[in-house]
Amino acid sequence: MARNGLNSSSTPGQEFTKSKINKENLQKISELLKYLKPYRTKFALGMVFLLLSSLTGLAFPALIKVMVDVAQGIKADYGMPNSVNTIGYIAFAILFVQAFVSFFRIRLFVEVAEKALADIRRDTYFKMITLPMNFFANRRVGELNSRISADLSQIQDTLTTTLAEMIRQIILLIGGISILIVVSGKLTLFNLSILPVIVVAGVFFGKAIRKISRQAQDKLAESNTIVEETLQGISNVKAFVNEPYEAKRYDKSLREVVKIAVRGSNYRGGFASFIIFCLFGAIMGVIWYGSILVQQGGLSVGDLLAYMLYSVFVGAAMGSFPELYANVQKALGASERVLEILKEENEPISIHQTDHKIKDVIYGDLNFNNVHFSYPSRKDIIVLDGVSFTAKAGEKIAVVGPSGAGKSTIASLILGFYHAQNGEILFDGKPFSSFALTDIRNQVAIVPQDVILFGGTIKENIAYGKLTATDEEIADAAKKANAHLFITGFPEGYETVVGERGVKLSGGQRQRIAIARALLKNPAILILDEATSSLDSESERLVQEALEILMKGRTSIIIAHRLSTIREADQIIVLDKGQIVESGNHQQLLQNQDGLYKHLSALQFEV
Ligand SMILES: Nc1ncnc2c1ncn2[C@@H]1O[C@H](COP(=O)(O)OP(=O)(O)OP(=O)(O)O)[C@@H](O)[C@H]1O
Repeated sequence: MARNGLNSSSTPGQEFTKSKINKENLQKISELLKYLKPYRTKFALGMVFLLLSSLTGLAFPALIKVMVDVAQGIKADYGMPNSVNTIGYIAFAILFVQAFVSFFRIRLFVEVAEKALADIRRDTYFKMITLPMNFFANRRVGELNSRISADLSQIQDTLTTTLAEMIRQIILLIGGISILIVVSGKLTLFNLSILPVIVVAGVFFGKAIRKISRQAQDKLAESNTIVEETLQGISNVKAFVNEPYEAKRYDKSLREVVKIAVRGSNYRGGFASFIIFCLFGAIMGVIWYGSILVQQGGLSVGDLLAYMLYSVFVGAAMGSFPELYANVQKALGASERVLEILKEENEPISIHQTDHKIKDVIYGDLNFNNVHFSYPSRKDIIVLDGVSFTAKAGEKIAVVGPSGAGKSTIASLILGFYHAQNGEILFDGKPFSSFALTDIRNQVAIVPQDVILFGGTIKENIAYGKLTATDEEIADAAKKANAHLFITGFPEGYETVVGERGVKLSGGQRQRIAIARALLKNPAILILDEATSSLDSESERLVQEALEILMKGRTSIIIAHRLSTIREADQIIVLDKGQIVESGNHQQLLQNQDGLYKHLSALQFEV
């Protein structure tokens, strides 16, 4: 990164894949430039300041030349004053202007980039959370997270610093070379004759260094994966006392990183010594040849000094290009990945809360009509194979069956996380597609197996079911969910912070929070994904009581793992390998001696 620390991005150690700078890729990135549009006036002003600061920078060596010449009694040319003091004052005045415009240039660029990036971040985040479930099934959270953080920070760096730096250096390069030619054509010709050697060597070493550093990066990423995996599964590592195994694995991976990096250092070292030799050689050569020209009277001392300073400008500009170029390449790669997300097709969900008002009320009749379904990521495996059932408003339907039978998939289809390839799902006799997706999700609630609470207070977590709920409504829901007592048992009550950094709640407590959440939502259709891990009997009683209250007056689909809890269900559907193999109430199903239900009941000893 050319210059870090100007903005909020901080991505030390983050490595990026680069993209070639070509027309196609530049066109792609230009799609992101539309985010600069609202701030174009400030951006343009920043550009003007950038031009001014670069041009004023170019004026200094010229002033120094005149100053030195005048001091030696040589008459100033180009209408410049003949007094050292006046030239000094002018130099300071220009310096002041440069400092002034530099401040505004940086201030404006950072403001524009921060604002534009916040807009892109907002859009990317919103896009991400409205993408269909299938998108998430195929990607790791860490990868998506790094798009919002690292990729966008890379783009931000490019917009705030790299771009400006590039323009500045181009001005210094072109301006510098033009002035060099004017000051001394002979010296410039001499200088330019050694340039091709440096360029050829640069290309050769550059390629080799890039290749090796890419290998080192890959290896480093591999070793980072080991750290990530180990820390994520730290309880497994400890339980199996596999610390030495993990340490050895990491050590081996690190050794490889070092091996490659050391190999790379040969090229780096070689390149550095070559450049040092060429650079100082060139400077020496110029002073040598320049001194001869001064001796012969073809050049003044001021000219030689100015020439040296402009050479430094030009050299520095040239030297900065590879890094700037690499940064632009990284930003292109990052833009591509961000654009990929922005171009994905999202679900028809609005970002505005006001658009989420229920338009079509669902009363609770639910029909699965010959539903066939495979997950888009595994099209060859049929998960639901002609599932049909009817739940009348207010009925309790239990879905049972062995693991992997497709029970949770039924829940996902009701919520519209995925869509059936064949057959229909009907609400109140009307097809799924005739309802807005938000209407369906607003009127269906799920109490999942594993309840994840957000970092925040208990109150906020319950209110997730109805963002506008009053404190009374929240407490009322918590009471019905048998959660009020344990919540008020905490010193901070409803303001107790839970989630990653807060109080850890037990499985049963979390479930009761989820029930309170669902009660607030007041859905027509309720999906209960029963927890597989059994709660202790007191906790289970509290949860069960709360669930009974929650289910009252709603269509309930209970994905049951413990058959003891579904004896009262109006209908039990027995699912096996995506097909309904039996259905009926508890008593009816027990009659079928060879049936799967009877078999499952026998296995659980409870019935
Ligand atoms: N997102 C997904 N992508 C691809 N396949 C999936 C996905 N989710 C589930 N499956 C597969 O679909 C099948 C049915 O899964 P489902 O979760 O519906 O079963 P289940 O009956 O609820 O099982 P369990 O009782 O273990 O929760 C399984 O073979 C599973 O591997």
